[in-house]
Amino acid sequence: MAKAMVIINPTSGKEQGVKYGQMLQQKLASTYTVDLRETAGEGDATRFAREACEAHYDLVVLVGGDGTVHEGIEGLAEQAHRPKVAVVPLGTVNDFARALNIPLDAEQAIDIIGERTKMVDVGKVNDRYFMNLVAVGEVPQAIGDVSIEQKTAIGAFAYFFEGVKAAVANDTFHLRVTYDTGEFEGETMLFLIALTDSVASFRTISEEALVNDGYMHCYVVKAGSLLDTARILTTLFTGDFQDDASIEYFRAKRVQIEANTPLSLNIDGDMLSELPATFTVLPRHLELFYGIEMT
Ligand SMILES: Nc1ncnc2c1ncn2[C@@H]1O[C@H](COP(=O)(O)OP(=O)(O)OP(=O)(O)O)[C@@H](O)[C@H]1O
Repeated sequence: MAKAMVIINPTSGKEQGVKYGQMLQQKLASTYTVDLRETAGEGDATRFAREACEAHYDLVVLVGGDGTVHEGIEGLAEQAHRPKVAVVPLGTVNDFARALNIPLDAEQAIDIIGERTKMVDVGKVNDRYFMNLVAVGEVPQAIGDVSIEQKTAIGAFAYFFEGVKAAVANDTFHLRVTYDTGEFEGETMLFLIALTDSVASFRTISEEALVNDGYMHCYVVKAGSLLDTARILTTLFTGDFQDDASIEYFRAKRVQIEANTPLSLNIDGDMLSELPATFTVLPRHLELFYGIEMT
């Protein structure tokens, strides 16, 4: 019989993880031998997920908030055997589930396990993995201020707008970006790397290539930009970067950044300050159960 490991953070989601663990056990019992694991603190989800790879499990279900999901991904990425992955979001933010179109309702997220999967890209920055977005600059601190409603409405762009607003008040930095097909060097207010092509996701919402196109989608907001938020909004929605001198857009498989000052990196919501940083993509790296296509 196939083997599933259910990794639960019992403290997330108003401590309902254990209840969902029981639901999962019932649902999966006909197909899998289910191994329920509860985390007791930081690092446990990584360790359990790693163990699932080494013991050739067929499925890992991550039950918890973004922190738990992120720890789980750390354990799975770049292992020789990688089980399929399902996420049952129990956090307050659940960026991961939003970015990958996993139902935000825990019961619905459980329902879809066993249905469709898709291969998703995983990003890597130095020794760490990301699934969604990296923001570089003074701005990342401001990102915590983005409301959940904003995130639901406009996804990754919520970060961008908050970032742009915050950038107005902050110093710029000299950034040097080298990528596979070019380079950028100059005074910058904000640099964003998105694994998902948010622009395309507005234009061709059901296209599956969005999360597994093998590229990072990069946006440099240059210093001295006329920070007309409405204009930048329009630009981003239409994807017309070519016509906007204040935003440089490129896509790349490998990106390296350096700066002349210490900078913060916000990686999927966690802060890190480690430069130079090298970003790569692990294309179609994890097989994920996901929700209905948005149409
Ligand atoms: N039993 C535990 N008690 C306390 N902390 C734990 C326990 N198990 C895991 N953790 C830690 O809690 C961190 C945050 O958990 P997680 O993101 O799942 O939930 P959350 O804080 O409710 O989510 P969100 O931030 O989206 O609201 C994890 O990164 C993990 O290190």
